[in-house]
Amino acid sequence: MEMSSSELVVNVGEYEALAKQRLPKMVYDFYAGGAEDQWTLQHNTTAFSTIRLRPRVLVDVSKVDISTSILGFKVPMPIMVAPTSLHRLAHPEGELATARAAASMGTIMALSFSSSFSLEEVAEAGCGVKFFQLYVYKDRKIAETLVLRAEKAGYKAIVLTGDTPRLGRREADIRNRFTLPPNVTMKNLDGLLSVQLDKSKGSGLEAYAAGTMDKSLSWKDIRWLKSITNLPILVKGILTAEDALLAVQAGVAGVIVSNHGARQLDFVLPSIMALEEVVNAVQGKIPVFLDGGVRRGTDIFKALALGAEAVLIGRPVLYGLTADGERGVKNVLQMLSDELELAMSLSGCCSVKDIKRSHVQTTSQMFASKL
Ligand SMILES: Cc1cc2nc3c(=O)[nH]c(=O)nc-3n(C[C@H](O)[C@H](O)[C@H](O)COP(=O)(O)O)c2cc1C
Ligand SMILES: CCCCCCC(=O)C(=O)O
Repeated sequence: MEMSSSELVVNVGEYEALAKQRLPKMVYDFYAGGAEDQWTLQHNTTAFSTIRLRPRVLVDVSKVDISTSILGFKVPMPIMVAPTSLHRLAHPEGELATARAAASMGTIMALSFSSSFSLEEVAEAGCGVKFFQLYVYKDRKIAETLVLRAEKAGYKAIVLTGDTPRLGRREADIRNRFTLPPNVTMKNLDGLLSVQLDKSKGSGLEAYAAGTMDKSLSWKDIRWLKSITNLPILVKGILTAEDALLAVQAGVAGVIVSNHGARQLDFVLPSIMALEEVVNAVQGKIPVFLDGGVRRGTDIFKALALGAEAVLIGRPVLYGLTADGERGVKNVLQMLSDELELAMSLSGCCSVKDIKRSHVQTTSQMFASKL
């Protein structure tokens, strides 16, 4: 009997190599790439390795529970699926397979505005809790329509992406003249807006975003968003204490510390390096989540120790989906949760609440201790 690729991988990083072999170059580069010199892309992952663990020993860890609660929803792991566009580029079942995998693992999927199946199709695909990620286009009616549709289809929160008035300069997409194959589109926009990507001058997606996105979107528009929905709002793309405080003032339900997988502004802080500043600023008034570069259970442990309530996973989900469809995504979530459970056991933590700031040492602490 032939083995599935999920039986061959032992960590989530290994799915990337499989995905690279399988995907057309244009798609792999779109998924993997970051902005400009990709400094932040490189450091999003390596920054985790500058943080050291401070385990406690001789703690009874015969029962370790990694479950938690996200916006009041009980989930078996502090791990969610990040919103990423166009899953059909990875696999014919696209977001339907991702939704089924997240639901079967009992966790939350944030569906991208730019999904390749409609939000209603994805809602029906898996019974798990789902959030809807929102981009705001110049034509505000599009956002209003999609938010109402998301509410009706049972989505439980709106994730407003705040870091994308335009797309970052992703040089691989410019070189490859990124465009969509004929069988893939941004399905939510059917009947609302035509999605024609003009690749004549570089990345078709960048040109399309430049023509459609509302660059005037600002903090005052949280009031507008609240006027059209009662769903909790998470603001995604926070990297500073200043913006974290504005989010608290705007009355949102939480923030996601994120640099959009290093695809927007290069040379911003790796997400994990921005986390503590944001956590300290919000002073527990709203939950703080994190995405960017999370590839190991120990990365999740470090994020929780620095104050995140949960993390979101972007590219590894796309690579698992490419390699093995629903099973691949499920395996990504399974491996990360198994690794987290092991990291907790070996650090003397029986529940996510037991993970404390004192379980990690950052580079600034290392330098301070040498003064
Ligand atoms: C291919 C791709 C597409 C993405 N599409 C979206 C999107 O539609 N909306 C959004 O808010 N973020 C989007 N993101 C950013 C992710 O939500 C997330 O911030 C990032 O992938 C986390 O970093 P990681 O890939 O290192 O886990 C995308 C990221 C990638 C890699
Ligand atoms: C106007 C649609 C833009 C989709 C961009 C998807 C995305 O966020 C990404 O990082 O890529």
